[in-house]
Formats: sequence, C-alpha cells, structure tokens
Amino acid sequence: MTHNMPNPPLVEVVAAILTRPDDSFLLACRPPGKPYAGYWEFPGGKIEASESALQALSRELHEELGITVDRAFPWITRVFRYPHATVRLQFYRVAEWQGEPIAREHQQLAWQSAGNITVSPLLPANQPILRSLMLPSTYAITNASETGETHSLHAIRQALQRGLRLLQIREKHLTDSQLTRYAQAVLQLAQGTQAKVLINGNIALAKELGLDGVHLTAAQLLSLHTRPEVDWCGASCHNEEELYHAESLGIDFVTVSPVCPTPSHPNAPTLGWRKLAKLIRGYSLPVYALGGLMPDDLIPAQEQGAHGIALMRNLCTSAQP
Ligand SMILES: Nc1nc2c([nH]c(=O)n2[C@@H]2O[C@H](COP(=O)(O)OP(=O)(O)OP(=O)(O)O)[C@@H](O)[C@H]2O)c(=O)[nH]1
Repeated sequence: MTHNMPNPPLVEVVAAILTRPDDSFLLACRPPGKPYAGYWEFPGGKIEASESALQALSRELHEELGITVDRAFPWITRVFRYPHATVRLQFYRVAEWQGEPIAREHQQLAWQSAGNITVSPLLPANQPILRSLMLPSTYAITNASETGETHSLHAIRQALQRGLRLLQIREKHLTDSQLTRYAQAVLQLAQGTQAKVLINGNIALAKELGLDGVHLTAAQLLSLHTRPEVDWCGASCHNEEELYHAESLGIDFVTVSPVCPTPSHPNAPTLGWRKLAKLIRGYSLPVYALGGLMPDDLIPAQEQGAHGIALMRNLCTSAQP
C-alpha cells in the first residue's frame, strides 16, 4: 500500500426501492452528461450536507420522478468503490407514494422483477442489491420437534400453497437418517414451487440432497473463513461480531434474534425493536428479525430496517409469505 495517498472522498447517496404490490421495483436509466450515462440505477442521488437521508430521498424522488413519498423505511447500506469516488449507498424501500412516476430527468424508467431483469447495463454497485431483492419478506423455519412431523409437513404444504418462498429446515433432534428423510419430504413438497429450501448447519447434506443452500448457526459462522459453496447461504446472528463476520464472508442474509421472548430460548435476553434497529443500522446484508414474532410484526420489523421476519411457531397463520 502506498503511504500518504489521500482517501478518496466518501459520497453519501440515498437510493429508492420503489416497490409495487407484485414486488416489482423501478429502475431508471442515467441521462447523458452524467458519469455512467446509460447505466440503470435505483432512483436517488447524493445527500446534501443539510439533509437527512430521508429528506434527500423525498427531494430526489420529487425532482426525478414527480412523486411524493408517503412511507419509506431503511433497508440495506452498501459501500462501493468506484475509480473516481467511494459511495455509501443507503437504500430505502418506498412502500407508499403519491403520483405516477414520470421520467423528469432520466431517459427511461422500467418496472423490473429481481429474478428477471430485462434492462442493462446496471450500475456496478447494484448487482448484490438485486440478489437481496430476490429474498421474500417472510422466512419460515420448520418446527417438527414441537409439533411432530405430520403436522409440520402439513403446515409447510399450506404455507407453500399461500406462496412461501424461503424455508429453513431446522430439526436438531433428528438423527442423520431421520433428518435426511424429513428433508426429502420437505423437498418433495417444495418441488414445482418458487420456494428455496435451506437446511440448518448441515452443508454436506445440503449438497447431497441438492437443497438451495444452508443456514449457518452463529458458532458455525464464526468458525468459517470462507463462504460455503452453496447457492444461498443465511446465518444466525445475535451481536455485532457475528454480523460483521457474516458480511466479511459474503453471506446472503442473516437472522437477528431474539427480538421478542420465545419459548425456544426462554432465558435469552431479548433485543426488542429499538436494539434491533440500532444493531442493524447501516448494515449491508438483508436482515430477518427473529424470535417470538407474528405475521403482523412484518411492518414494525421493516420500519426498524429489517428486510423481513422469520417465523417458526406462527407459520400457519402467516398471510404474507
Ligand atoms: N441514484 C443512484 N446512485 C447510485 C446507484 N448505485 C450507485 O453506485 N450509485 C452511485 O451513487 C452516486 C449518485 O450520484 P448521482 O450522480 O446520481 O447524484 P445526483 O442525482 O445528486 O446528481 P449530481 O451529480 O447532479 O449531483 C453515483 O456515483 C452513482 O454511480 C443507484 O442505484 N442509484
């Protein structure tokens, strides 16, 4: 490393994920005359010195798209080094706004779906963002140890029918052969659906059964130096050290727990919403709030900066997989 090299300036940027009920979001094409003209980006821009991120978001979306933001919550923050500058991109999910977006400054606008982007090229910093947007807002965790296998598989079938898209098999009481059989049964239920099936802790079994990935325990996360070679990888986190390690390994998402009291960890001190928000402020990976939550907790969780909620016991009543 060369000494006395000045740090490139850090440019604070806010960007909007304008989401429609079908989960499609708006991308905009940068106009001629700007750096990276012709590249597609999330609407937004630089935060001025006198502004909060939310104020900058409202101003930019009014200037660029002619809309008024009604409800927006922080999502993920990514630092990206371009040759000319380093940008810190604070992404906000804009759930409600007034007006129909029109291209007041951009060349073109396009509503896109995370798994099916039809415009290109994208700004280089945005690729991991699209991967994060593929994750649904509800993450289900199996609970056959409490409910029994039959009931558990029935609840999973129902949740899949309602559109569940992310599921973790977490059955610590089963022997290896029982776990294999149970995982095969879950996999069969998920076949032909949109759901990704991950398994807790067992990287070898995830590979052997061709599951979509693995969910690492916190201890396992800290013991690893590289990301497991699976398509999707989540990890359980409870504190800053674990969150930092998940980030450095390039994990896809984390759960943070316990947010509320939960029967599975009765003596664990809970975070509550405020501590959760503080812990994940400025974090770069999507976070599922976990622990004692109900489907109705999705909005409070997202207001605190979480991507979504993870549900174990209350899966059956989930209306919004
Ligand atoms: N708006 C936006 N900017 C992004 C995204 N991804 C990304 O790397 N950036 C970077 O963040 C910076 C935003 O600057 P900008 O030029 O859009 O800012 P601005 O609208 O305030 O324009 P200005 O240059 O006229 O002041 C650029 O370096 C841009 O490349 C994104 O998705 N949306």
